[in-house]
Amino acid sequence: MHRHIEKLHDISAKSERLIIGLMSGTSLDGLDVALCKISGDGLQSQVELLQFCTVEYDDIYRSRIRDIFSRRDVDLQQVCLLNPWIGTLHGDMVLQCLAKWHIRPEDVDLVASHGQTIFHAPRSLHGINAMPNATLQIGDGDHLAVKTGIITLSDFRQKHIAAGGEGAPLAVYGDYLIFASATQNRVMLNMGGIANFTFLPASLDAQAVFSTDVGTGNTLMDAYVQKHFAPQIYDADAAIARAGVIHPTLLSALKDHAFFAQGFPKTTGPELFNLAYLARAQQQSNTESLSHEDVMATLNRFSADMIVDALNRCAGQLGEYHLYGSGGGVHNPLLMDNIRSQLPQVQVHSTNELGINPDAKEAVLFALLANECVAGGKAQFGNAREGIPTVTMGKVSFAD
Ligand SMILES: Nc1ncnc2c1ncn2[C@@H]1O[C@H](COP(=O)(O)OP(=O)(O)OP(=O)(O)O)[C@@H](O)[C@H]1O
Ligand SMILES: CC(=O)N[C@H]1[C@@H]2OC[C@@H](O2)[C@@H](O)[C@@H]1O[C@H](C)C(=O)O
Repeated sequence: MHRHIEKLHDISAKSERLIIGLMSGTSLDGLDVALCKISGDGLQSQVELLQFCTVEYDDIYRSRIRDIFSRRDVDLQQVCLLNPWIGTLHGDMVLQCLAKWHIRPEDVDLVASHGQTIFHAPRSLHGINAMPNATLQIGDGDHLAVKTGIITLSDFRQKHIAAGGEGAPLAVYGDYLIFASATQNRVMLNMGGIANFTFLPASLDAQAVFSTDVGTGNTLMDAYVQKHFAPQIYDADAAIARAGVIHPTLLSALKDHAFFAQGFPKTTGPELFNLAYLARAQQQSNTESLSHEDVMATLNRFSADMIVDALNRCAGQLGEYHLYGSGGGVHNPLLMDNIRSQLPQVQVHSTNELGINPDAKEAVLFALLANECVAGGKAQFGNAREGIPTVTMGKVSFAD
């Protein structure tokens, strides 16, 4: 047997594994690095988040990614160069965190790397019937593995597409494994650049688990702040939005898009929710001269309304539920108020109350996918029709 396969076999047989989950989301704020101790697999998985850190990206990273991010007219050489560059950089960032935590790379079993999404193109977005759903994450796993010396699993989304999904949301798998409760219907709402949620019925019935993207979380607000309030990159504590008032006509124009009429589940990205989307809505509603603060107040409400609308439209199948928030949006007090005030019947919590830092949740979920890939494979998830095929995700890269 090849020694690498032997090592993988040994990791698989361990009673607990140290797995680093990495998430670099659509906000381009930084690389989330979550060191997890995971035992068991499937619904018996137990996760302890031992350490968490967001390694902030510098302006060079941001501008290199922005040059190609969710854009159709890119320099292909730049894409080619960034693929290994990001892989190696993420590897460096992992090493940096491990040094800070006084943990040796050889003591870590696996790295689970999401990579950097540079384009997300479900068929509903690209509109070419003869072509499949597609998504592209770069930051190649081989480079991470060689840099860190740790076996790396990466590129999780392709298998999901190959099995009939849109490549997202993948959060549903880990959400089901660690947050499903026999005593409470739960909705896990993540508000990163894009907002999505997973419904976990107290029946624990995998067929009834449901997950979907709902629209913009922070991405439109972030883009607007970066354009008009640089060097700020987001509306810290909603200070800008709080200084403005919601403009109802602009709000209606923002909501007037075929994406929101589409059924669930669905996925989206900044390919749709970008400044051109806002410009169209401002033109339609004759609100181009609105103050920046009023635009921000309206965008904040837009995110909240579409989250609430999606939850309410799915409410028939949800019944009574508790909502657990995660992602950077939980730190935006106005966004949270705008959601809470429209869901008076729902108890709103943070995933902190379930033992997982809300900023770390997505990175932890990728560590769980890696755990399933190496040591699981028995859990049955929902059905492929709902975008939750039972498949093993992740590609293995050895360190040498
Ligand atoms: N104190 C704060 N006040 C307001 N907003 C905040 C605050 N802290 C974080 N955010 C928001 O959270 C965003 C980062 O969220 P997160 O890291 O969850 O996104 P992501 O993982 O990149 O996105 P996605 O999940 O869509 O891929 C920031 O860009 C900002 O908009
Ligand atoms: C293609 C892609 O990277 N999508 C992300 C993005 O960020 C949030 C939302 O859009 C979600 O669909 C997904 O990430 C999470 C981790 C997911 O797959 O569940």
